[in-house]
Amino acid sequence: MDGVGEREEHYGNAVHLAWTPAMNWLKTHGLYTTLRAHGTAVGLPSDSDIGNSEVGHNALGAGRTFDQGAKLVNNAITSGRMFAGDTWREIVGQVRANDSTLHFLGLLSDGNVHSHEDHLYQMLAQAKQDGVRKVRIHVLFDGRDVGEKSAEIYVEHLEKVLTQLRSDSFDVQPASAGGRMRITMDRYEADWGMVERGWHLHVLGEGPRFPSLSAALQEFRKDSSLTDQYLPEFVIPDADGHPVGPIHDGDGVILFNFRGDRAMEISRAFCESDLPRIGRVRMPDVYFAGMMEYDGDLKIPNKYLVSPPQIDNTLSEYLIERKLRQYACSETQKFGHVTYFWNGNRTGYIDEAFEEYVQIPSDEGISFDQRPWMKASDITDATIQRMLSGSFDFGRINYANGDMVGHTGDLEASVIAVQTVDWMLRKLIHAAQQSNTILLITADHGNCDEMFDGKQDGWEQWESLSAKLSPKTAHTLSPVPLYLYDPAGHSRYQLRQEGTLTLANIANTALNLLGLESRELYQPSLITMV
Ligand SMILES: O=C(O)[C@@H](CO)OP(=O)(O)O
Ligand SMILES: [Mn+2]
Ligand SMILES: [Mn+2]
Repeated sequence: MDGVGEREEHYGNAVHLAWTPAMNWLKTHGLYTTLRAHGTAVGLPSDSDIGNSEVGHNALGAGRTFDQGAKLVNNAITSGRMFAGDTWREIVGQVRANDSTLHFLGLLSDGNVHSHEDHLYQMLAQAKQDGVRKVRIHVLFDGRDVGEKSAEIYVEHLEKVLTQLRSDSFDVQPASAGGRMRITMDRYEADWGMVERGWHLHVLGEGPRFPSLSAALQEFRKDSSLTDQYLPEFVIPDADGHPVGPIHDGDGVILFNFRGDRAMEISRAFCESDLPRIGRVRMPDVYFAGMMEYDGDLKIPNKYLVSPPQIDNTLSEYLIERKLRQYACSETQKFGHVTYFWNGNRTGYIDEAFEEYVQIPSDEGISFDQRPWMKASDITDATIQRMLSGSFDFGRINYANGDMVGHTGDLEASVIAVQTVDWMLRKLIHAAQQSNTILLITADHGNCDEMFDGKQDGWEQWESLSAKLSPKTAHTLSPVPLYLYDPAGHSRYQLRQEGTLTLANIANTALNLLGLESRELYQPSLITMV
């Protein structure tokens, strides 16, 4: 149940406002607890960091937590390792030798899910110190991991840093920008058009013009329905009307997002000469580096600044060693979550002889508040068919609704999203009873459990007040529910109550439920046999 957190408070909580007979039934007819899904418990730098799909699914699939991108990049920068490394020195060396431009492209916020603005600022200062003369910045507005209309805050931070750094020998300026759900940050090949739009903007310098980031924001704010994730794309021209930062042969390009899912396609656009999915017009010969290696198997991209967490000994690999058959299913928007993230950020099958991955195509070109049911029914149908035929020993599926609809900030649609998921649970429970399948139901992090930013009076009348309430589009700090339902009864085991329970405790639980011993390597199982 992607993005379905467990939050006690009723305020703006779509999970409470929804009618959820299946979840209620599970609380009394199954075993129930809550798990931590944010902050240090899942490998993020601090407990003020919201959980996210990457860290959540990594923990589920690996049975333990790893220092994640956000933390690894922080460490690499503060220790000086990043700037002493080959990639940084090569890219800076190439830009200096060619007297060319160093470009930074990425999500400008402190959301710490895909990126952090501080990483950019530290790299800018270092580039200047290392003798780079010209830098251009290609900005993606966030509004999804941070306040939905908070771009001004980050633009102000950026402008302040640039003013401090700018000098006769250091020419640094923003060059292009747009909302993260409009350009560049598509994932799982759901909409290559986003990447193509981003390419035309960042690389070719083609698009609508605005004199500055703040001028554009000022104009966009006149339309109160526009939120940062969907802000239109634009380029910044010089005094003669030419774009200030198209990307040319010999330039350096650093994609400063550390998370892989939404970084993969644009990385491929810079690195793969043959990529029919988008029209690039021209492909400059640049030194391209990612903040991280986004896919270790496919080697995307070739050059990166920080090594990703080495997630090994995953649950999937272990089950395959034991010749157990696996099934993974979601719709496009979350397909990589149950495959790529689940398997330690590796794309593709581990051993196809033992695995079946099913991807249901997501709706395209709409905002999910318009279709809050998304593809849940198709996921359920595909899964139930396999439960009844007994085609797998261990399966994992992801319902995108609570998260993707939660991100739109629409409470009413989010209630429908939760009710949709609940209706699916009801069907799965019936199928479990028919097929003697054990269900473990949880979420990777919260989202739709908190739909308003800050407490606002009179919220109970949210239907009539919605214009006044400011929506919260980001994930939450809530724990997530864990329902364990075994149609054969629960008298053989109990839920462990002691210690901090996190998503990482699930892998061993699954092993135990499959009749296997716990693995020493993983966090303890949630159940003890009685
Ligand atoms: O949409 C995304 O990229 C993130 C939020 O930034 O959500 P999730 O972690 O649930 O995929
Ligand atoms: Mn998620
Ligand atoms: Mn999300």
